[in-house]
Amino acid sequence: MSASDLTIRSLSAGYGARKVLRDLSMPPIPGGKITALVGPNGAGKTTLLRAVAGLVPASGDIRFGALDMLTASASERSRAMAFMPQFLPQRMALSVLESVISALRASPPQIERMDAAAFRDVALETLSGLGIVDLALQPFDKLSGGQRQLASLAQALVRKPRLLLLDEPTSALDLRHQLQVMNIVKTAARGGTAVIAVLHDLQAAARWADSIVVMKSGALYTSGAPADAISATMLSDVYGIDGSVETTSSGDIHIHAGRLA
Ligand SMILES: Nc1ncnc2c1ncn2[C@@H]1O[C@H](COP(=O)(O)OP(=O)(O)OP(=O)(O)O)[C@@H](O)[C@H]1O
Repeated sequence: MSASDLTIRSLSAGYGARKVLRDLSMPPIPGGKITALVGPNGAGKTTLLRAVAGLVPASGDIRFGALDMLTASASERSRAMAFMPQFLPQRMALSVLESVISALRASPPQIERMDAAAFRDVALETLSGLGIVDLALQPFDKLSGGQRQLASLAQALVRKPRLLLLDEPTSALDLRHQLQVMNIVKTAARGGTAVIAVLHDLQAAARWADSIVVMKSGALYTSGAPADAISATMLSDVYGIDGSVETTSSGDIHIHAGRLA
């Protein structure tokens, strides 16, 4: 196991008496790769990310490298990871730039030597990479849904986390921004970050992810390389869809969701 692998074993998590994940174990999620987390609505994908981020009560074992995520302090966790939630705050009095700077200020010790100008430069560079530097001075709560998603992603990326948890990061984005964001996420992964992204679009998951974890009813259904994890049987068992999956000679995967099974 490497220092940037996430391992999850015998994980149980939920909300009060409602247990969503029961004794869930999965193969290690490696640094340097994108792992897509897929499955139907209510399967427990967000709950899994929230358990890793320490946002729901959980038991079992979650380790990121040597760090025990279930007993780590909030500051130890935030030094290692960033979490972009599915539902973004409706009210935030800050501008986009201020919100990104404040995310950066909550970052690891290397920021101690940075002055205000350096914070601003790093934040602007991140906004520029996402193509939203023109939104820097806009109030966060006046943004469109997609702009808000991009600004929230900037808050996560600016911290250069070693573990990046993304809950439906492209659900509100136009095609161009989807490509831009997934390219940036891929660059972060290739730099060594372990990325877990909840994606509903299986075609996008097949295109961008190195491996896919399929969840059903709070449990692991299967996991593996896209060509192994996405199959007609999986579409039927997990989504109740009669479909087919074709892998071309160049290795591209085409998913045809035919009709309700
Ligand atoms: N705050 C909460 N309190 C109680 N139950 C919750 C809460 N949040 C989620 N749940 C329940 O936990 C289960 C799993 O929800 P979760 O959000 O993890 O699923 P998901 O796979 O991310 O779904 P989606 O694809 O619809 O976002 C659902 O049955 C949901 O009703």
